[in-house]
Amino acid sequence: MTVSSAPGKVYLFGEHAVVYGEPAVPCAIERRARVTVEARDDDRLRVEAKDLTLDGFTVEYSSGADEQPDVNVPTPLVEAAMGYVDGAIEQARDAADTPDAGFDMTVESDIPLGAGLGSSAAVVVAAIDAAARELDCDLTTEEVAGRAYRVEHEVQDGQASRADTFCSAMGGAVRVEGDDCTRIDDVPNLPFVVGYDGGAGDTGELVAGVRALRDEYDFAADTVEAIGDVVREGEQALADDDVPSVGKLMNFDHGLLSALGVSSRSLDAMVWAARDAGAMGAKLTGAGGGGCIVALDDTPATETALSYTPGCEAAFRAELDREGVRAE
Ligand SMILES: Nc1ncnc2c1ncn2[C@@H]1O[C@H](COP(=O)(O)OP(=O)(O)O)[C@@H](O)[C@H]1O
Ligand SMILES: C[C@@](O)(CCOP(=O)(O)O)CC(=O)O
Ligand SMILES: [Mg+2]
Repeated sequence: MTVSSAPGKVYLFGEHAVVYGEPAVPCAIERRARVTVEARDDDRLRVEAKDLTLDGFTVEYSSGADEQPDVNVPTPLVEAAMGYVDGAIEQARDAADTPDAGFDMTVESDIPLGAGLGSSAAVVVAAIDAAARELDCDLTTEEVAGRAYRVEHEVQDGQASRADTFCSAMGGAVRVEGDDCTRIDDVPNLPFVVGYDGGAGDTGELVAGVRALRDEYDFAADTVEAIGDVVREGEQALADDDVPSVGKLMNFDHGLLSALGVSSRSLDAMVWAARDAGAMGAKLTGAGGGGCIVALDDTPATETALSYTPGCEAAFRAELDREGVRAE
């Protein structure tokens, strides 16, 4: 039996624009997905995803060549989950050169699904690491990140950046621009507060929506480039330990993401509640459409204000997690 875990993340800035080659800075947070795998004697795959509940039922499925999941209600949620898990297993089989390896796998996660905290990347990264190690194949962290990116790229219909998967694999704050992925050392203390509306957005759909706007309007393409400018300015603020300026740039980034149509009423309500409470900055994180915002505040005011904000289901502090994927 082999167990690996990998962290979720918040975007300090740069989501969406990173898909088109602009830089982004995601930061791993201390919330993890844990994947347990055990090799089987046959080539079957049995997955228990403890957090994937549909109408109160836990989804449990086996996946083989032509097999559908063992649930009587096929849903896009189950199909997407199969895409991530099957993709991760495929990568581990390929890495270990054992195309017929079968597994029993259990997924447990503290990261809300589809909420912009990178649950998909954390699950894929942890699953590849655990399954490869179960097959006695030791991959470097960079190899795990690269293989996880291929899985996200496929599930998101060919539109994904390396940001989520690299951040989850490496941990800490990272910088991603196209294929160029690096860790940022010496980041100042970033007092993250997360607000969660209990909802989710469909990453593939939201990315496709931004692409369509960008293709239709030059000013939407300019907006994507402007996000890149905000990120470059933000990197300078980070290097200068100027956290108030980081906050101001997060606010600007949220406005640009909102112009691209990926915010929502509840995300905006949480962003304004955080700003009114005195947060240095607040923005949606990840694909948007619903899910989470991230704010910067070293006082308890933002967390308290969010907990009283209609539409905010949970508010919590998130610490930067300097550790990426790890064996448990
Ligand atoms: N605990 C889990 N078990 C199984 N699949 C999961 C789990 N967490 C996330 N996933 C997969 O990741 C998808 C969410 O990914 P995505 O839409 O990219 O949002 P995010 O990465 O922001 O959470 C889920 O719909 C599911 O397919
Ligand atoms: C919108 C995007 O930039 C980030 C998506 O993050 P998440 O899956 O919502 O956590 C897409 C990507 O980078 O692949
Ligand atoms: Mg994701």
